[in-house]
Amino acid sequence: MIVAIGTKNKAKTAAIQNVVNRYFEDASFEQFDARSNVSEQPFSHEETRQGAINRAVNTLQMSGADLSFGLEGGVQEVGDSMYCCNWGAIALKDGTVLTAAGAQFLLPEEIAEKLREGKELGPVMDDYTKQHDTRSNAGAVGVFTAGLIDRTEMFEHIVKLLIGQYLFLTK
Ligand SMILES: O=P(O)(O)OP(=O)(O)OP(=O)(O)OC[C@H]1O[C@@H](n2cnc3c(O)ncnc32)[C@H](O)[C@@H]1O
Repeated sequence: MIVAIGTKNKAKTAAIQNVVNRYFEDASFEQFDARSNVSEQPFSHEETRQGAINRAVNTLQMSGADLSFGLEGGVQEVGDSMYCCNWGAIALKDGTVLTAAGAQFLLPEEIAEKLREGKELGPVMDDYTKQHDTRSNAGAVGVFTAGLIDRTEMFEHIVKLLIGQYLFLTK
């Protein structure tokens, strides 16, 4: 089975490959820098979900794959707090799109304020941690959970939900 990955992000790629390899012995991968066609910093569940769908669909169109994955990170205001939210999608050749959401975790107010000013979480996290490319490594989730859950593990849960839905649909 050929699986297309709609990102070059290391943390997302590892999540897809780890989980796909667990459930499909014959998987081979193609990778594309797919467009999400939403804001650089999605600001709601709806926009984040749409970004994941667009990435999956755009990736399938660029590839010769049987199915493709799109994963997207965003933020959502709930009450007086901002949460990082995460969505994923699988696109299939027959036009079917499956979606799933994953972890949501609280962003500290000083981070939330910067996002409300229009900044993107990626560079804000690099400033905060004084590190480079947080989004491809532990991610905001790794930083704000004291390393208990990193971005790969967080996306693995979404990929597992998506593959589970795919197996249910095709059984
Ligand atoms: O290469 P792609 O697949 O685009 O991966 P990305 O991390 O840049 O892009 P996302 O669309 O998933 O995330 C949207 C924005 O939020 C940032 N972001 C999301 N989750 C993050 C996290 O856990 N840690 C750091 N930045 C994050 C990310 O860097 C972007 O600026």
